[in-house]
Amino acid sequence: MAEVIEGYVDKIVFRNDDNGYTVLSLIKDEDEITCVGSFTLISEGEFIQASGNYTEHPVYGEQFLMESYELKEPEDVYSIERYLSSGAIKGVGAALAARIVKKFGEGTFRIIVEDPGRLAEVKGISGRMAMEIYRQFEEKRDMRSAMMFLQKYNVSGNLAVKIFQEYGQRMYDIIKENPYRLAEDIVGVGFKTADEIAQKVGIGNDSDYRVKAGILYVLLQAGSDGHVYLPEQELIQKCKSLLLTDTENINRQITSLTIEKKIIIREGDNNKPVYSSVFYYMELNVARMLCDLNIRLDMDGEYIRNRLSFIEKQFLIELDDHQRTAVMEAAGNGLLIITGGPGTGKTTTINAIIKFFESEGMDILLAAPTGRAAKRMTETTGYEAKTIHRLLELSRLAQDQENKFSFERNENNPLETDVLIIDEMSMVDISLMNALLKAVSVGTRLILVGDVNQLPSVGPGNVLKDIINSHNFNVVKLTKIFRQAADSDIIVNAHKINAGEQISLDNKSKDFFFLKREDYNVITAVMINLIKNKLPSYVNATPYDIQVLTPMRKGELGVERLNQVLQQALNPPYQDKKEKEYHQTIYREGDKVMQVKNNYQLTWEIKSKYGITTQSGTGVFNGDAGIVKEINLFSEHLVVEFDDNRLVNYSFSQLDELELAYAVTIHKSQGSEYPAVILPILDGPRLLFNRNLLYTAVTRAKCCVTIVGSDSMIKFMIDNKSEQSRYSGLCERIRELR
Ligand SMILES: Nc1ncnc2c1ncn2[C@@H]1O[C@H](COP(=O)(O)OP(=O)(O)OP(=O)(O)O)[C@@H](O)[C@H]1O
Repeated sequence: MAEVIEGYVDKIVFRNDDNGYTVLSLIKDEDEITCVGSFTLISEGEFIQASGNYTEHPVYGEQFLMESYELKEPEDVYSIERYLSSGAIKGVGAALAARIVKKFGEGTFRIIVEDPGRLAEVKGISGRMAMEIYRQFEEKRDMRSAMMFLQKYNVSGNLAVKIFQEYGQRMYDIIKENPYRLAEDIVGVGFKTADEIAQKVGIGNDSDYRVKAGILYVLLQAGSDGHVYLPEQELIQKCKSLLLTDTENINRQITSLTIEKKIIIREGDNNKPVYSSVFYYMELNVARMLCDLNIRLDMDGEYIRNRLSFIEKQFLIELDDHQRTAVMEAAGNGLLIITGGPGTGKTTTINAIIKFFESEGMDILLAAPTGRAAKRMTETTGYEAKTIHRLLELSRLAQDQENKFSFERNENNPLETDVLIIDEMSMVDISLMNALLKAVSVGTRLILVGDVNQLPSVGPGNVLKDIINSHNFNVVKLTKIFRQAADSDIIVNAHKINAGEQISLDNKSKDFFFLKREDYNVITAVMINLIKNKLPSYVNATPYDIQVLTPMRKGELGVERLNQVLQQALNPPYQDKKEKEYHQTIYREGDKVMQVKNNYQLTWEIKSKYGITTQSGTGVFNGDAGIVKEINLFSEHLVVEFDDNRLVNYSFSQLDELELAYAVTIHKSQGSEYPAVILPILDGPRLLFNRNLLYTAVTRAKCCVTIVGSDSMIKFMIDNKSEQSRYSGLCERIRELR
C-alpha cells in the first residue's frame, strides 16, 4: 500500500538531467524527508503530494521512494510566499515575494493568472516584469499539461520537454496535424516515433505528410547503409514496403519534395539517383573543391630531386621509385593521393614528405579520421597528428544536438598551413570530406594517404575509391612489399587475400595461425583459452589487448553473443564488483567497452595519482575502447577509462552509447590496430563474407592473427570478390568538372 505525504520541496539535492532521477528534501511539518524518484519537473519551493513508500538505503538511511506526485496549489499566504521566493520564478527573490504577497494575500495566484498587469502595483515590478512573471508561472503549468498530453502517445518525459521547448503551445496543433514535423525538428524523434504518434492521432497511411516523411526517412536510412543516394526505383520500392501505400502516391510526394528542394533527382543519369539535397550539395562541393585544389605548383624538379637525395642520406634511407615519385608529386601539386596496402611504405613516404617540406621551412599539419588512427600517425611520424574533427575545431554544439555541429575552421577561416597530410583516408566519409575541404585554401598542398582496399567508411560515400577511380588527380600507388614487411605473414597474407590468392593455413608461420574447429561452442572455448592463457605471453600483451573481430552482430559467433560469453569467462561476477543491467546488457566493473557513436559533448578528464584533474576536454568518438572503472548505483553513473587515462562519466541513460567490446565487428575495427587479433570464421551471409572483409580484419593485427573455424569458409571469402555496393556519385561529379 502506497503512503501519501505532503510538503514543500526545500532543495533538489541531485538531479540526473538525462533520466530525471531526482533526490530532494521535502519539508513536512518541520520534518525533513529525503525523497527519491524519477521526476524531471519538480522545482524547489513547490508544494507536492507524493505517493510511495519509505525504504532504507544502506548508505543514506531512510528515504521516501516516490512513485508519483501531484502538484498542489499552496493554500495559505505563507505557502504562496514560500513558493514565489523559492527561485521557481526567475527574477523574484525573497523580498519581492514578500511584497507581492503582502499586497495580494491569498488572491496572489489568481491575480498572476487573471490580471497579471496588477503585479506592477507592487514596488519594484515593472509592467514588463509583471508579464514575465505571468509567462513563467503559466509556462510551468503549460509544460506539465504538455507532458500529460504527450504521455498518451508514449512520449518520455525528456522528449516531451524538448518538444514543448521547441513548439510551446503550437505543439498541440502540430501533433494533431503533422506529427512528422517532430522527426525533422527534434533530435531524438525519428520517423518511427512520429509515425506511432500519427497513428494514435488518426492520421491515415496515405497522408501527404506521412509519405513525404517516409521518403526522407528511407533516404536517411540509406545513408546509414553507406549510400549517398538511392536510385529512384529502389527508393520507391523501399517506401512502398515501409509506408504500405501505392506508387502513384509516392511519386506525387517525390515530385513535391523536389519542388520544396528537399530532395534532388539527377534526371539525366542512368539509374535516376535521388539525393537528399544536403548530400547532393556535399558531393558537388567535394568534387569542385578537389578540382580547385588540384593545381600545379611552381617547384623545380631538379631542385626537389637534390633535396631528396640529401634527406635520404641524412636519414639513411633509400626510397624506391614510387616513393620518390610520391615526394616529387607532393611538392609540385596541390593535391596528391598515395595508396598502398600494408607494408608498402606509406608511412616511410609520409616521413620523407614531412622532412622535405620541413627543410623548405613550410608549415605542416597531420590528421586522421579517428582518435586511434591519429595516435598511430603521431607515433610513426614523431609529429603531432590530430583527429580531423579536432583539426577543424569543432564548435558551437547546440545542446542535445549531437549531430548538428559546426567547425570553426571553414571557408571563412581556413587552416593556416602549407601542407596538410591526411592518413587512413579510406575511413573518411562524404560529410567529413566536405567539412575538411572547406577549410583548405587553394595553394595548400593536400596529401591524402590510405589503403583503398580497406572497407569503405562507416558513414556514407566511397570517397577515396571515387577520387582514385575518377582518374582526374595525381595518384601514386605503392605496391612493393619491403623486405622487413615481407617477413611478416600477416602482411604477405593480407596482400595475397587482396589479390585473390589462397593463403597457406599450415601453421608454419610465426604470426599467422589457423585452428580448424567446426562447432560454435568449441570455437568459443578455444578463443577463451587463447585470450586467457596462450596469446598474452606470446605477443607480450594483456588479455585486454587481444581483440576478437567477427563479421556479424547476430548469430552464435556474432558480437552480441560473443560479448556475453567472453564477459562471463574474462570478467565474471565477483563479490563487490558492481553491475548495472541496461537494455539486456550487463555492464560490470572491469568490463571492456567501446563508445559506439561520436559524442562531441561528453567530457573527459585525466587525473593525477592524488585524484586532482590535470587535464580535461570534450569528445569521445565512435570506436574508442576503454574499461569500466567504477559503477555508482546511487548517483546512477558509470566511469570508463579510455586510452591515455581519460576518464569519462556516463549516466545510466547514456549507456546506449556504450557496448561491450570483448568482440567487435570487423567494420567497427577499421582504423584500429591490436597486438593480436582472433577471427572466428565459420559461416554466415555469403554477401558479407568477402575478400574485402577478411583483408580488413587481418590488417588490424600488429603481431599475430589467429583464425579459428573453417578453412573452406576462408577459401570462400578469398574467392568472393563481391563487395556490397554503395550508391555514390562522387566519381561522376568529378568527371563532369573536367
Ligand atoms: N624505401 C625503403 N627501403 C627499405 N625499407 C623500407 C622502405 N620503405 C619502407 N621500408 C620498410 O618497410 C616496412 C613497411 O613500411 P611502412 O611502415 O612505411 O609501410 P606502411 O605502408 O605505412 O605500412 P602499414 O600500412 O602496415 O603501416 C617498414 O619496416 C619500413 O622500414
